[in-house]
Amino acid sequence: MIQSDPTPPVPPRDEPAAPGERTTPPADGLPPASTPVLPDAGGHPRVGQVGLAAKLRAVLRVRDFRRLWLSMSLSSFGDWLGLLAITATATSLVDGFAAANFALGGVLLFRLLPAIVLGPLAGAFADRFDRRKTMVVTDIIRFALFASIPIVDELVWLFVAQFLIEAFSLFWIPAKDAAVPNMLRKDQLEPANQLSLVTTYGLTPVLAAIVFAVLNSSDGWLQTWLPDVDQVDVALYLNALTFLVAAAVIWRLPSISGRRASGPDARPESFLGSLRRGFSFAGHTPLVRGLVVGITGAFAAAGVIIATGQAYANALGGGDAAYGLLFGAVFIGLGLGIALGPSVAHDLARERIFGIAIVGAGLMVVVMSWTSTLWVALLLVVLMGFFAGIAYLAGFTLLGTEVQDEVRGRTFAIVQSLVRAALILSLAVVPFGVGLIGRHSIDVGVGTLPVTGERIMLLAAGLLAVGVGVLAYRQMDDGRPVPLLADVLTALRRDTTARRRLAGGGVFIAFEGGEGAGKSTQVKRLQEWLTNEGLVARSTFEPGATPSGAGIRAILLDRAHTAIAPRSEALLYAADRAQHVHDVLRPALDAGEVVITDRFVDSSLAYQGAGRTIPLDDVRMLSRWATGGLEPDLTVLLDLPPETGLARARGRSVADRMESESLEFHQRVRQTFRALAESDPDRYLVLDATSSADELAAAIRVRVAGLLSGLPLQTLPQRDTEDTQQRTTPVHRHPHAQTGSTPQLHP
Ligand SMILES: Nc1ncnc2c1ncn2[C@@H]1O[C@H](COP(=O)(O)OP(=O)(O)O)[C@@H](O)[C@H]1O
Ligand SMILES: Cc1cn([C@H]2C[C@H](O)[C@@H](COP(=O)(O)OP(=O)(O)O)O2)c(=O)[nH]c1=O
Repeated sequence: MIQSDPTPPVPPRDEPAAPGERTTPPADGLPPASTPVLPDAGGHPRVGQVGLAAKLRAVLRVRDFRRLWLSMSLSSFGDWLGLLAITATATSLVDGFAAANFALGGVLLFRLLPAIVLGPLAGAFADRFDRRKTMVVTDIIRFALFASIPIVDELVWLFVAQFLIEAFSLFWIPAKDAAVPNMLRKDQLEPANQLSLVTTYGLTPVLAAIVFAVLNSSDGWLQTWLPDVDQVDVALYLNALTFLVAAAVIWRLPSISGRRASGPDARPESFLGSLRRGFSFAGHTPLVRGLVVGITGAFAAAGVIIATGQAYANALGGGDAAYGLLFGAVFIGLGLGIALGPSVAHDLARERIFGIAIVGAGLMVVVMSWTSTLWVALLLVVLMGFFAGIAYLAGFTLLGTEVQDEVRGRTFAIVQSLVRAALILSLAVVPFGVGLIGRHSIDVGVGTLPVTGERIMLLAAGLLAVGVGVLAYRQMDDGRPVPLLADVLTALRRDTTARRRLAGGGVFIAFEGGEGAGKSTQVKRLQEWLTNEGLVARSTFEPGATPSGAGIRAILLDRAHTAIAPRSEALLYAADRAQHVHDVLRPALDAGEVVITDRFVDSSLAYQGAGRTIPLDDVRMLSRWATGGLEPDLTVLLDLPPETGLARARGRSVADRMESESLEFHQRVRQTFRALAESDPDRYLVLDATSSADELAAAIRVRVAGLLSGLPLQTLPQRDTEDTQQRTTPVHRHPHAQTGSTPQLHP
């Protein structure tokens, strides 16, 4: 995590909600239900499925982000339409092929140039002034500038307007980029970025191209409707209008300003000072330094690929058609990487993915540079795009999640300046390189190897990407103890147990089920068996396993407390759990023990979620926060009709506050436990708890033996310690214990 030294911590992300609208980010994946989660009509559980679509829906349910995204999409559409129209205008304002090309190059150059000088200034601006006002003002100015182009109708003004538009965009972009992370939860930033990138580079350019084509079809509706108006002008006016609409939308989104809305900045820092501090932050924070190096290097390589594309397509013998195909393949790859990357990478650290993906993209380019078959080249280009998409998304998301609000605008701005500088530089230098090297071929015995300028340049670009990828990886990965290959493989296999083991951790088993299902009985038997088998095993329970938790338990189960509100009940269970994780579970797991708990998060989902009908989203979010994301490696669900369980429990003691709930309440609880288990069958062992205690214990032993086999857990040296009193011993390495391979278990 990045601490930008002199600045205070970031305030909570949640902005105040407008009445009647949901602005608090919902937990991803779960239904927005105020109803309990039960299997749907087809018997399929609706819980636990955290697909991309569900994540995107959850992100779009955040009202402010949704509005910002809509206005961004509109501006992006306008921008692409404007780019098409402006290039058309530029080429139509001059005569002759060379002049047209010059005009085109001029337009593009003028779009990239301002960033290099103005970018960092704009970032400091975004961090210093009210972001919402910055965005509204720049949108209105851009509206006026775009509208002025067809009115003035001069090539020189076109260039000047372009330059100015780009300059003002530079103030808008970091303000927007820096504002988005404040609207969403940290874990929602990745899907939000996926959405924005796909919209900006996938949907709106296509839409703009279609609209532009329709506007330009000479016998189209426009001709009959407005015979005197030039179509290109219409595109420019439309574009201008999108900025006006965006300004109006953003004006109504106070959460963009965040705490800056509270008036002029009280910080004594000068503008220059804040600029300097932005650079120093980027230069001295390893993670940001890694990101900056990686992104800049990758874009320099991208510039080389763009500059050599045409020549490379010719070398493949395909000409313009091949160029078109290669171009399309890049976008297909990028789209796939952005859409699928996160689900492929799963819980692999984004800091690691970033460097690895750049290296992957670089390797593809290296191979590509020596390919002479078109379809192989196409495949490699798709793969390159795929890796690049993953890297872009990871990098962008890390900038949002790991950089504090105070310096985020400047950091985004520095990156965008460097990216543009890198692009311009490689676009300018590469053609010379290609010309200097010329075209040769080397005889290598079995055949001739083409050594041409564009191939050498591509090779250099690939090597550059590999180099910056490695460099970025090294910068960002300091101190991670887990070996890379094992990290990647277990992440791809979704193997959480192996992942915890890699980090030197133990195994975590939870027992769940209704009242009187036999949890305590089975927890005790399992712990005794594991201890007899020579492992350090600890049993524990919720609620009330810690000293402060015992107080919470007393409040929760006392029948005299009839007026505990559902939300307060949920918070009390979460508070007990947070203490339990902190005092007992984490330390024991870190010490390599097998930890068995009687009840965990699922109990809250079932009792507070379905039982009390608090939205499951909320309960899950609360639990995730309380546990810091700790999940059992195995959950044993002892499933029993509530009538039976309650009767057993009554035989044991007087009914407590929860046990005294209605039968219907307990039936909802049971259904939810079952739905949770069905949604993730690999992680659950569901047993019919009407079986005898012996049968249940045997089934549990078989499953646990399979789970533990081969893991390096804490073991007892001999059977000297029949220590089944683990529940009360403090967590530390067992005095005689050693970490070794789990002995052969005898279930
Ligand atoms: N498989 C079983 N069949 C019948 N009774 C059982 C079984 N397992 C436990 N019991 C009894 O049921 C009661 C509740 O068991 P317990 O383990 O305390 O359940 P829980 O912890 O789930 O509330 C106890 O009296 C226990 O002896
Ligand atoms: C852990 C947990 C327990 N509970 C309830 C379930 C139980 O009725 C009660 C106490 O749990 P517990 O002591 O396990 O009771 P029993 O062993 O008799 O089942 O707390 C929740 O409602 N939410 C939770 O998150």
